[in-house]
Amino acid sequence: MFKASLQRHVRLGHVARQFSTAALLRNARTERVAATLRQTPSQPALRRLAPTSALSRLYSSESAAAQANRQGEFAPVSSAPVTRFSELSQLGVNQGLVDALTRGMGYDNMTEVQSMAINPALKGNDMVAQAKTGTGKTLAFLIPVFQRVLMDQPHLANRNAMRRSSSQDIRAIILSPTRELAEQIGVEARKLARNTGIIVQTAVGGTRKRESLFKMWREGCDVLVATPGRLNDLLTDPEAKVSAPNLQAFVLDEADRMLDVGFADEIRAIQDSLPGRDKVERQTMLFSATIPKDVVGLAKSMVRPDKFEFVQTIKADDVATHERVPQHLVAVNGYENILPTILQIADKAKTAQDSELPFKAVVFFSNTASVQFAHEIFRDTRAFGRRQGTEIYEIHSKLSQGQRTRSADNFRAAESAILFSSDVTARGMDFPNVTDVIQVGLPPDRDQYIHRVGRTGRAGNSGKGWLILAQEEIPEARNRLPGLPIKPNDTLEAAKHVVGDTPVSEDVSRYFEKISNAYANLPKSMFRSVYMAYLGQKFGRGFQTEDVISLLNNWCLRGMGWDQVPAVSPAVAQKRGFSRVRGIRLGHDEDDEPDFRSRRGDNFGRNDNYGRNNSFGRNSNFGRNNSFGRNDNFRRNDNFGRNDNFGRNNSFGGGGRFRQNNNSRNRDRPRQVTFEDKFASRVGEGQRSSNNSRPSF
Ligand SMILES: Nc1ncnc2c1ncn2[C@@H]1O[C@H](COP(=O)(O)OP(=O)(O)OP(=O)(O)O)[C@@H](O)[C@H]1O
Repeated sequence: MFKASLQRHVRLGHVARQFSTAALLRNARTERVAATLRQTPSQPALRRLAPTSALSRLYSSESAAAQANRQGEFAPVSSAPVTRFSELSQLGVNQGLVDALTRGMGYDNMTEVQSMAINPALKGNDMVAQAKTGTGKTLAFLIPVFQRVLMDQPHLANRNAMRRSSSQDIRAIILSPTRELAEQIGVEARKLARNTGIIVQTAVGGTRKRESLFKMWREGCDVLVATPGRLNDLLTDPEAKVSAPNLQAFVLDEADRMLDVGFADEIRAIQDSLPGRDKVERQTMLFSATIPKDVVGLAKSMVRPDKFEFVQTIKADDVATHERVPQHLVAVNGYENILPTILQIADKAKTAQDSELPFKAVVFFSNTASVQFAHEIFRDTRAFGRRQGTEIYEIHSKLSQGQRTRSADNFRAAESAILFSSDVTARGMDFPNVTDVIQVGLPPDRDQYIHRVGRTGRAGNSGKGWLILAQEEIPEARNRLPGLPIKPNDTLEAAKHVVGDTPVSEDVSRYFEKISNAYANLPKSMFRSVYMAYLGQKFGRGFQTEDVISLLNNWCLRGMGWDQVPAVSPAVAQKRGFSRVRGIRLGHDEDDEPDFRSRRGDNFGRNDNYGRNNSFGRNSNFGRNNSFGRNDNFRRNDNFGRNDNFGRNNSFGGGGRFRQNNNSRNRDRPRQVTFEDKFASRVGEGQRSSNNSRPSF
């Protein structure tokens, strides 16, 4: 019934918007706007045609997401109490904050999560909120936090507040898992604070502790945005003079990440340093795009059961990614095809006539060595740079914090660029106008895949997701990534080329040649690190050590032209259980690049500016025997050239029947009943159902 009425309203809306967009459609330059409108009912027209209740549903979740404009996802939800930032004044929100939002930041309509979260959070409720990536969760928690600070300290409403803030009386703490994200939230928070006397500080690892302390002592601190390690350090160091005896608000952004084992000890220690909730009533808010079931217990322990809201904009039958971000699975013949395939994606995007925005991509690898390697290879192709119109950057934990910040800032500011990244930017980072997210290899898990894809298609924009996998990795990907709209894409010839065969086109020949030449300029140790990093990854039922060794060995021998594969030390092999795995070479490699190593330090973990002056150790005689068509005898005469039928949509993985209706009884249940109703039974919707469903690739 509801579905039928929804379809009727969509049809009516379609008629209405045909009128309202007719003029736009005549104008080719406004095609982008028109395309958006074609997808999205015009609001006034729908208001006339649709009853309010239907409208509110129509605009929920992904239909709201489709309301693509630069203002956000921005569809008022009529059943929600506030939908525009200007209306916040009526709820008693400080006018300085409202002005900062509407005039300073230029926002008008709230996103769905903002509309649903801000009002209950203003009432002081604890909150767990889940909404898709890029839908404005940051402001959804910042606004209530700031209002709470102002209620508690009304004099801060005045921009020139006379009372000095103190680092020993912090009123709100916001925690983020990564330094870059903490800095980004800090920037957003300062914009919001601009008409008030609220002082926002950031405290992140990797920066000089003393410097940030001096700043905090000098300027004071009302709201602190921090990473857990640094915050814990500050709170437990008596010399730091940082404390929060009157803490009013505590926020965990990317809450599921913050609550997983990696941060558990630090979060516990931080909580121990904060005033007891029986002494100071503080509001706790947890936000994320993903809330897996296994963190529910922990999240529950952090909120007050009697004063708690669960806000959930991802419905039970929704997928957790945006519909406007098509996700392509590119199956490559072997690992040697990966970098040429990325070159082809970049090349195609740069020459595409119809693209609305210049190519701007984040390329994720699951290990740092691969990020460094790919970045170095791409640099060496000389296909990128200012002159070529597309810059390249790298970001990962082996860079100094200064270098990381520079990469992030440069990429943020760039019109067209590629950022080679480890998972340090997977969550929360809001780089504008990212057109493509390319994931190489098996993502660690489904949630990480979702967060990575979420770097594109933000704030109502469109984007593309790419997942590049070797054939052998696909069965495991199906296990890890159920219920996501990933579709096979076999349009990239570079993915299918078999090294040694005649390339199908000059372009393909060019991609492989560029990469092949670049291999020759890199020290072998860089590839050895990649090799070891791949061996250290998480395997699974569908992808085992033998598979990765075979792929790596082929890359090395066939793709790079090495005489033998990297050696694995017997001790390491034994420790990791590889000693008897076929294809492994036990032993030690000669230290063949003394210059390079001495300059870099032997872990080649370039956490410095290790003299990338092109002169390091490039012993040009390895690998580069000019053409990629070498070593015919390594041509895979085995069973893994099967690149033609990977697109067997829907017919595999038959185990899981689509059980998405498991939660349907929860969908229309009135909220605010018991703790369990509000939280445990709802959390994970939009994931739980689809977790059980078949993958689409
Ligand atoms: N109401 C709004 N109207 C227009 N743009 C908005 C609105 N709210 C937020 N934005 C913008 O949308 C972008 C995404 O916001 P934000 O980074 O808060 O998303 P998020 O939901 O926290 O994403 P993630 O899950 O990746 O952390 C930002 O550029 C932000 O400035």
